[in-house]
Amino acid sequence: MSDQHFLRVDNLSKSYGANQVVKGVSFGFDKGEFISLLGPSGCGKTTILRMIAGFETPNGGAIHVDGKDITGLRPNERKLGMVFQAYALFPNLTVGDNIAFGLKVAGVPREQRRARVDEMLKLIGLPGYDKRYPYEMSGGQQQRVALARAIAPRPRLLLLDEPLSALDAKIRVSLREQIRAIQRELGITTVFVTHDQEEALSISDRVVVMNAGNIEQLGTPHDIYNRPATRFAATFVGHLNALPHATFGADRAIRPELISLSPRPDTDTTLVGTVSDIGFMGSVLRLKVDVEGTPLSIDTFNANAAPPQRGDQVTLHLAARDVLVLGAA
Ligand SMILES: Nc1ncnc2c1ncn2[C@@H]1O[C@H](COP(=O)(O)OP(=O)(O)OP(=O)(O)O)[C@@H](O)[C@H]1O
Repeated sequence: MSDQHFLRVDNLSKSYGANQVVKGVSFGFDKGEFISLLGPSGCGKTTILRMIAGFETPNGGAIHVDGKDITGLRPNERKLGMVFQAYALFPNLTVGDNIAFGLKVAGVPREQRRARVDEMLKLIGLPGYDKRYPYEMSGGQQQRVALARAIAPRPRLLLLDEPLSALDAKIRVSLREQIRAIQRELGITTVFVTHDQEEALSISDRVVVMNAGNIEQLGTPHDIYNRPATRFAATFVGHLNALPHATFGADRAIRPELISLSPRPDTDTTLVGTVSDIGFMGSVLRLKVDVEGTPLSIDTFNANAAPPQRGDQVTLHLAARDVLVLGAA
């Protein structure tokens, strides 16, 4: 793997007793990238993040940041910032003192600390909140303070462990956009752990899809969604329809938005089916269509026209280039 990478993980592994939870994982990322580790519960993503942070010791492999091997360093020697899932602010300290905490430990003088706290509060959109206590703030505000506390000492790397999962849906979306905007502004290399594929795809430069301690695919969100490398990546990320064997052969699949209810210039195949259900998702309608015993989901924009009804017969239009071939991998 190239020495140029800012964050490099080589053949990293971790076992708890006989249970190997990270199985020789390698990846490299450039400075300033926003990376997500995405996978189901228990796949090892948090363990990888904790090894990068220095809270867990690998059984094998190495971690390099900015060309230096940090594998043996203690957490406080790694110059990393971390935000956790649960609000980990110190409840007895004001917001200002929380944000200043790492600076104080590093021996930054009081005046500089104060200036940096003000700068951080502006950055997270909470100017003037320094005298508040965590319990006086919403969950989303507390996570912004946790982010400010992590980045105040200017870490080389920002590690985010499911920082949005305790928040409700609307705040979660707004906060992830704010995190991304702040990360871009600072240009700080960031590793974000999530089991939420939409979250990972929407904010990352690149995503590492993990399963059972291995990397299934590493790529841009666009690549992972449109060109899944493995069966697991294809089915874990987004919805996928298995196509009828008789017409398409074995292991052929297609995304719901790539099946059209009207003819397309590139239509190669048409299928006839019966609408069995209609899911209203606001901007999108998800139709369930039964094609000779194979259920297919079809997403179509809610264009305010009369939508198909249950029991309607519909013709589906597919283009061969949109059909995914799922390998054995
Ligand atoms: N300290 C530990 N002792 C024993 N087993 C552990 C320990 N920490 C994690 N594990 C196990 O390692 C596996 C991977 O855990 P990890 O937390 O990395 O998964 P994850 O992908 O982050 O999942 P989640 O989203 O649920 O946190 C799990 O099976 C977990 O039970």
